[in-house]
Amino acid sequence: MNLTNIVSSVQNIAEAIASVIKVDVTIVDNDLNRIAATGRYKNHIGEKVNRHSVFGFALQQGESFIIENPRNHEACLKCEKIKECKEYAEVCCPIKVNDEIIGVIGLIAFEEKQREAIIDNKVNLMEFLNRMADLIASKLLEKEKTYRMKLLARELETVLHSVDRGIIAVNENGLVLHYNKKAAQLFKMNENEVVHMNIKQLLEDFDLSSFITKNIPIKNREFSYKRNGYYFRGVFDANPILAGKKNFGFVFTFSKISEVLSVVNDIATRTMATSFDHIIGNSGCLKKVKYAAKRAARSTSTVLIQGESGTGKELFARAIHFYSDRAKEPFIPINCAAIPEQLLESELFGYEEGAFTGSKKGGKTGKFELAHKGTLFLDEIGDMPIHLQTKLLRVLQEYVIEKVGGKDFIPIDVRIIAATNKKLEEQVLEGAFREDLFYRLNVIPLNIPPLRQRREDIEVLVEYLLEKCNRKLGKNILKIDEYALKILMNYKWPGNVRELENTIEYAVNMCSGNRITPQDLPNRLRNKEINLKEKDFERIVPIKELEIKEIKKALDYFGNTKQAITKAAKALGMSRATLYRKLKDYGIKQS
Ligand SMILES: Nc1ncnc2c1ncn2[C@@H]1O[C@H](COP(=O)(O)OP(=O)(O)OP(=O)(O)O)[C@@H](O)[C@H]1O
Repeated sequence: MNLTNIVSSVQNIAEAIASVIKVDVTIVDNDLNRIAATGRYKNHIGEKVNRHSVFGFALQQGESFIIENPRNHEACLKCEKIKECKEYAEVCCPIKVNDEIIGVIGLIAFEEKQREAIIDNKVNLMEFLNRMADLIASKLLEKEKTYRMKLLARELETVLHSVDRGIIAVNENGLVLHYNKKAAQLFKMNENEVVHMNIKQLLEDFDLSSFITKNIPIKNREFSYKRNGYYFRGVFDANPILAGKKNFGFVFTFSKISEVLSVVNDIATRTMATSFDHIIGNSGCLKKVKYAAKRAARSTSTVLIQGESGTGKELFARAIHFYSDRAKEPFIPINCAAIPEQLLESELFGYEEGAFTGSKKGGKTGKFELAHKGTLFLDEIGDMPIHLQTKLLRVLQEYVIEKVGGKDFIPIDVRIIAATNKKLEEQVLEGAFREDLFYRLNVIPLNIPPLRQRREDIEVLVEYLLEKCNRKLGKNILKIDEYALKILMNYKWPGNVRELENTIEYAVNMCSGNRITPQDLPNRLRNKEINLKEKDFERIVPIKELEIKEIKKALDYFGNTKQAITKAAKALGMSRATLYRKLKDYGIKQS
């Protein structure tokens, strides 16, 4: 606290005192600078008073006192100017703010008459001076308070403008009180326009009056904004400005949906990014699909991934997205089979506020819009109802979407990857899937082979999944023993890699040592092996039965293509013609 901040007020007070008491007045600050003075010392304003003067003494004492006998009073004894001193009397009164001494008021008598006046009115004079000291202190406090208020306002203004969301505060009638630069940018307005606005002009569908009485905050409400050909979709929060129980308005914070999504996507991309290196397997057939998928990633054409459940269709879709130019944009998956038919349409296309009873206030953004500039993964496309297939076909042809209950077409730039574990061609023949849509989706077809047709991948997958499970469960299982691996190699894996993944997780949980043994595997796998062994040792098996078993095993292993028949025949040690004959004789059907 510094008296120099209120110099002119202090000088006014000094002159007022001098005119009432008729003696000279000097006021010093706590650094002994003469801040104000009247009479003989007026020309010395701004100079320093000596440290051992009565002012220095008063600053140390912190109490008021009167010197009736200058030069003999203890306050004068150390004064450097004691010899030149012409004073008849002196009164000192410290100025205090919250117990801190910030200066001293001094009255100086240069004549006997003035001295007598001081001594005669001692008590009243001290009272008067103390009040003057309080007056100076309160002036200083007031000045400090105003300064702090200004600083606070500047700080809040800086905070307001530094926030990366649009902020608008309105009164209880919706009139704009404050706003930040981001808000003006967001709504493409200049400052004059914003200050004269009512929130209704920005949020047409929002009824402020119904919220004013409720005093509850509003969270993540969607809205759309249109003005002079400028359009965006956004979300806002609104918090009531409460003083006691009364609501004086709301503070709105706005963001564009695209900005919110890009933040979410940034985080998701960092944690969920999938590369082709995450697709494990060295079999020729898997390598082939990986190669085709990498090429597909370089294009924006629609991809249709077919394969049994758990073969890694979604993994492939993610790898394609993150290998493409769209890697930094969102990857939005939606499972068409998991969402009830009535909801699927609004999940995909979104809806406008009031589109149907029970619809969310502010409407809803659909997956197509969320995936803008990125990739939309339509899983289980075979389960999409026919009327939505028609709508999807229109999107793929025109690249615009229409929200449920909406009036406008919203342009979208989305790459579609669809997947199914159903035989889509058969569905087309049965009339359950639109032929034209099938061809639109099937621009780049990818077929992921089931695990039983690429058993050579099992060993590397087990190693990879073991490591993954160790990390997940905080374990340190080093490997799988030879016999347990044999059991895994012989199993049919109807659930493909997902089933293998679950099996390894089960085994890691069961394993008490540092290697997985057959005992750690689920019963369904072990029983098969035991049954097999028992059968092998308990009875003599007819050659025909053995032949049928081995032929079926070979077909399962190599698949049912022409090449596979050649490979199976070679593995069985017979010609292709013999194999075909045996298939016919034993009535074995290729799957
Ligand atoms: N080649 C692979 N390498 C590593 N992990 C794989 C591989 N294939 C599949 N997985 C894993 O198996 C699990 C199932 O894969 P994903 O969900 O991609 O299969 P899907 O074919 O889409 O299944 P569904 O048809 O049931 O949706 C996932 O955890 C995935 O990471």
